[in-house]
Amino acid sequence: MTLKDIGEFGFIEKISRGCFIRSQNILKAIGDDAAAFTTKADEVILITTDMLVERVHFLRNTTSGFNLGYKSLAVNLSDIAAMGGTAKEAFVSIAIPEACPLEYLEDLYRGIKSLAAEFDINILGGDTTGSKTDLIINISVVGAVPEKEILYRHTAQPGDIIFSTGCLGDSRAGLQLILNKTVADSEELKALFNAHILPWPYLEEGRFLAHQGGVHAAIDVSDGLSSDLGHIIRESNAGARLYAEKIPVSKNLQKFCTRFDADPLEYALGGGEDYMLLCTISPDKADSVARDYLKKFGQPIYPIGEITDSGETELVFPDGRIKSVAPSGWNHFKIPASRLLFVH
Ligand SMILES: Nc1ncnc2c1ncn2[C@@H]1O[C@H](COP(=O)(O)OP(=O)(O)O)[C@@H](O)[C@H]1O
Ligand SMILES: Cc1ncc(C[n+]2csc(CCOP(=O)(O)OP(=O)(O)O)c2C)c(N)n1
Ligand SMILES: [Mg+2]
Repeated sequence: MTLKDIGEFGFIEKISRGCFIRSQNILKAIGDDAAAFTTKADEVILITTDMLVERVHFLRNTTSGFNLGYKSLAVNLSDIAAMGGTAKEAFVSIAIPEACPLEYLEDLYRGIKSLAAEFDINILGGDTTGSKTDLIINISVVGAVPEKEILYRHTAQPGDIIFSTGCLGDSRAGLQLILNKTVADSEELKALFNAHILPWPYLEEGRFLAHQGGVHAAIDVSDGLSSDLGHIIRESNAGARLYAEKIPVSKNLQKFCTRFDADPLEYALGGGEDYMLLCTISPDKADSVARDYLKKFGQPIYPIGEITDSGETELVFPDGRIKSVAPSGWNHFKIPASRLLFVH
């Protein structure tokens, strides 16, 4: 069976199965001119949207439909996580090239639905169109957060300790493997590949952090540490000091960098698509929040520096040298030539 056989409406009917998994608060799911749901009085509604475009965000022949669907939802959930929220409803819009097999699309929806089920999220609607060449997926997610606990980018304060929920730079190394067509022939290369293909949305972690007193600001790392921390300091009229040796880099990335003669710090600062959360915590609460986080999730949050009032990001090296760090992460319209080159 192909898309031609079932047409637009047959496709929608097919992928609708399994989209509606939680009936609470929902008046209308897929099947009308708009979805309808009620909201709770004591919650603020969050809405976010992100688009994945073939050849810009992924290469179709290097990712399964399932993994692409998973990632398309994960990157949106990451934005809800960065606001401290709970994700509730998702909307999936897709532009499909004629030659894209129906099986690939069904697999893509399996990926979306599988991650949605993990977080009890309904798919309440979307849009389906044809595309002349590339596959494009746009997902929007509706979430909610108690008003007093919402985490913004603009509320970091000088003296706050900056934390990351995990290692940075792995995703960039995974992308490098894909672009170079390097076979992931070892456990560490497989882990880097997976970090790029299947990023984990830190939703429960973001909700937990937002609920703790003293967590002032947060953002997720989609473009790269230097760029995303740059958003926090610009929006907060502040600065930042990072300690090079404290930036968490996985053993896998270290081995990769030894093998391919690359600098892990560059990957961590400019890589992007890590989807770790960066948060800033007041110094008097930092230790207790970090301790409680470790107790709850069995994983540490990593202190990587502090917020200053300098208006820039400085990087301090173990020998005391200090370097000013410009945003070096992903920018859709400013891609440095080095980004287009392969490691080897
Ligand atoms: N084309 C657009 N029209 C309106 N708002 C946009 C557009 N693109 C991005 N934005 C908004 O700009 C802000 C920054 O976007 P972005 O850098 O994509 O954030 P994120 O990394 O969280 O996805 C967000 O508030 C987003 O909704
Ligand atoms: C084929 C391919 N080339 C390059 C990249 C790298 N890349 C594409 S977009 C991006 C940044 C994140 O995407 P964006 O659309 O900026 O997400 P947002 O910041 O809006 O969440 C990166 C690192 C990739 N994932 N795949
Ligand atoms: Mg975005």
